[in-house]
Amino acid sequence: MSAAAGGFRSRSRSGESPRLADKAGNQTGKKTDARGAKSQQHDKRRPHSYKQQKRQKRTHRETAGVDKPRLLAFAVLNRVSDDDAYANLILPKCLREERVKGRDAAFATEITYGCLRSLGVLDTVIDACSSRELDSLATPVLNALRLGTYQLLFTRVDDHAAVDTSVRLVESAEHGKAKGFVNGILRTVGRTPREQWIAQLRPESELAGLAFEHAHPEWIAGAFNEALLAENQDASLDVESPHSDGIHPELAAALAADSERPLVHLVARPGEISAEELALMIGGETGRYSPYAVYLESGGNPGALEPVQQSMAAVQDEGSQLIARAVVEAEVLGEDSGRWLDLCAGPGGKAALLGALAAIDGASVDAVEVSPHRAELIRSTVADLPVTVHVADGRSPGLAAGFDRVLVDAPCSGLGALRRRPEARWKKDDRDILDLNTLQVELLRSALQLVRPGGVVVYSTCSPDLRETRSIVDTILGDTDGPAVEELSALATLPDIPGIGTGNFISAQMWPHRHGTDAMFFAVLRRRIS
Ligand SMILES: C[S@@+](CC[C@H](N)C(=O)[O-])C[C@H]1O[C@@H](n2cnc3c(N)ncnc32)[C@H](O)[C@@H]1O
Repeated sequence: MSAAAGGFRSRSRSGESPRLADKAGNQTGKKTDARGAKSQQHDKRRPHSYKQQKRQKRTHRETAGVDKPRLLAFAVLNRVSDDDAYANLILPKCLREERVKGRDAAFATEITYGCLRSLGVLDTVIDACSSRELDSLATPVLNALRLGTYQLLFTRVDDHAAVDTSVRLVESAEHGKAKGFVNGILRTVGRTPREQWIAQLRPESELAGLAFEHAHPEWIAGAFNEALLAENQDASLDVESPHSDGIHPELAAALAADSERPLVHLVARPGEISAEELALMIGGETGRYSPYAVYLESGGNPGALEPVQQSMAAVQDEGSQLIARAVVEAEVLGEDSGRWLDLCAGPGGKAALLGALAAIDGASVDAVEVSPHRAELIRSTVADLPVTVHVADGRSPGLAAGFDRVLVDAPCSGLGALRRRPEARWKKDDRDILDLNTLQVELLRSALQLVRPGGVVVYSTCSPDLRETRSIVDTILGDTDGPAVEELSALATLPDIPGIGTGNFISAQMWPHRHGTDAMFFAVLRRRIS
């Protein structure tokens, strides 16, 4: 995938369209020749720190003739490429600092996030029009091309404005020599409508085609597909059918959901305020599944809401709320003595909800977090709640065993929350999942040592990838030398929620396209009383 250029690592197992590969192959000589000289020249000019860019842009603003929204979008794209910055953190900050509001802020957000989400498509189109390998282009040149291509193919911006401002952006970044190159490519891009580009460049295999169309690396589309197929929620679905092409009918919807802006979910902290009261106070709607959830349209700053300022509510995905609640709802054998544990607690969202529920039940929570910084975040979230924070490795936290309830919200790939960070899908690598698997198994084994016989352990991830969901649970269920464990139905811990736990598994997999939550997974295990 050409999104490898401009600071984005290549993540896709294959990713590239066969037709494109042919084209690239045919032109290899030309592209490779251009790369050597050109990339050296561009490398001297990078990287641009944001401050440098900002200063530079201020200097060039009058002559560059580019509006603030595009300048900000360009600066953010360059920082995401060069510094691995998170667009959803830096863009709002830039908008505030530059006092960009209203329609301008909305436009800057649309082109920045849209561009980052669609990177695979944009780069493939640019690559199809370019005589040079994208890897050989300086970051600002490539990002100006991406911004221009996004505007031409995905927005109603006038073609001339899209091309002209992109050329000026390149100039403002002191890459004036690339003006003609950028102008030429964007003119070529603009001559063909988006649907035609997609049809022309779509890889032939159904999976790669859907991945391309919905702007995901193919390996992520494959992971979603496998998770959907493995659930087999729909008994009428014949996934073995030769017509199914091995693709789950919901895959397109699952991928599309990653590019939709999620509603803000708030949790009304139990014991402080009800969801109904919170909804009335902030003009939101009570959630569909979690009894603590309130939905708010995106936009604005939920952190500034009075109930949030007063710690009566917090921003928390409804799926996360259901998982914290499941820890308390799962059936323990024998009396619950009120010793609860959150083994991977930072930054503390679930620990705070567990703490609020513990306060009602007269229980207490030990919250373990390996990172001191994240442990501090938990402390600030759980003030006034019966939660004790420990900076320790969950694999050997030094706590006395005998907990009634344990949550292992394991470090994971985060593939279930791609909609929250526009660039995230292009920055992940499926090899990272294999590295995490060992840690996930070790943390779950540790939890089973710490829970008392008859106590429950909830294992959760913000990912639907089977390697970090069912595979981990199945590994533990197959352990012969650890404590004996049984899996309980996750459905029993949930309110009425469709599309969960009626297929092959008794664990729960939530999906943005089905439930409006992040793609959170959880399984409930209970230590047997031998
Ligand atoms: C998915 S996050 C947990 C999110 C948290 N439950 C919440 O709702 O806010 C996983 C956390 O585990 C922490 N972690 C990673 N390795 C760990 C270990 N060996 N022991 C304890 N915590 C660990 C990470 O620093 C991260 O904060």
